[in-house]
Amino acid sequence: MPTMLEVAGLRHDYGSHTALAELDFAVPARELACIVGPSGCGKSTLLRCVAGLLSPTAGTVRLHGDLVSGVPEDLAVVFQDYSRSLFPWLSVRANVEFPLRGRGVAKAERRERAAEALGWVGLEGVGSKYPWQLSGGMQQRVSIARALASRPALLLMDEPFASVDAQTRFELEDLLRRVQRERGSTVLLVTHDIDESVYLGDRVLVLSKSPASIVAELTVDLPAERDQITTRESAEFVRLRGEVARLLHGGPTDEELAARDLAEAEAAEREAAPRTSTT
Ligand SMILES: Nc1ncnc2c1ncn2[C@@H]1O[C@H](COP(=O)(O)OP(=O)(O)OP(=O)(O)O)[C@@H](O)[C@H]1O
Repeated sequence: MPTMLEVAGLRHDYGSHTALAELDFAVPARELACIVGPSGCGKSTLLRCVAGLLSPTAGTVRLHGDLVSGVPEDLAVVFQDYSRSLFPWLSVRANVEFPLRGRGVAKAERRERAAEALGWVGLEGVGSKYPWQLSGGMQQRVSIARALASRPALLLMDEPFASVDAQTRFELEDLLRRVQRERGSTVLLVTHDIDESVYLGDRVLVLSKSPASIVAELTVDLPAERDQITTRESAEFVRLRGEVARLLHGGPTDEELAARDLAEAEAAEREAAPRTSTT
């Protein structure tokens, strides 16, 4: 797959405080990459640099090869706080159409694309309602539809499910994976939830404490079709969430545990071997 997002040597300083230190990573087209990191490590700073809202102190961000130096037209963002990102005085349909209107898309096409995007997230028939008439989970689905209606090259998601209850969160996670795969979208999603990063991601990028650097990039070798119960019970899921937790909280990594197991096995073997007499 061609590279959709390339971050090279990215550093961001707020005055004398370094928030991001030399970040390098790439996201191929059609991948759902999750970034997980401890609180305050620099996740929002990273997203703002990728979205062109903050200029890097050093390094570059490229979207499909083009240097990002302002907010790219073909980038959409979904934030945690849906109640502040949707306009309460506009209908659901008008909210979804809003960015398209700003880009000069003709009315008939706006209508068609909004209806299509609402269909992708299972909200056919609610276009004439207002956001405040919908549940929190449904409002966040409207935000996702609005982001997808503009057919972005890259969808950035900043803790998108952190403000909904656990049951709704599971539903939204499944919805995101389904829509991302059906639409072939490229997604970079930031979360502080280890389980969510493993459940959703094709890959998990683990950030260090502030100043943020990438401590590991883990490929999530789980089946593409995931299920909230069986996937979370699977041995690979449990192994990966343990690995991410150790990387975040400073315990031994899988490699260190394997080296420790090997050393213990070798010691046991030496112990069990028949001793040769030296006298
Ligand atoms: N505008 C700013 N001026 C100065 N320092 C800032 C500014 N914004 C963030 N910081 C600092 O930069 C570091 C990274 O902040 P950032 O908000 O990017 O982290 P985060 O991982 O998104 O945090 P959280 O987990 O709380 O969402 C923190 O130490 C923060 O205090």
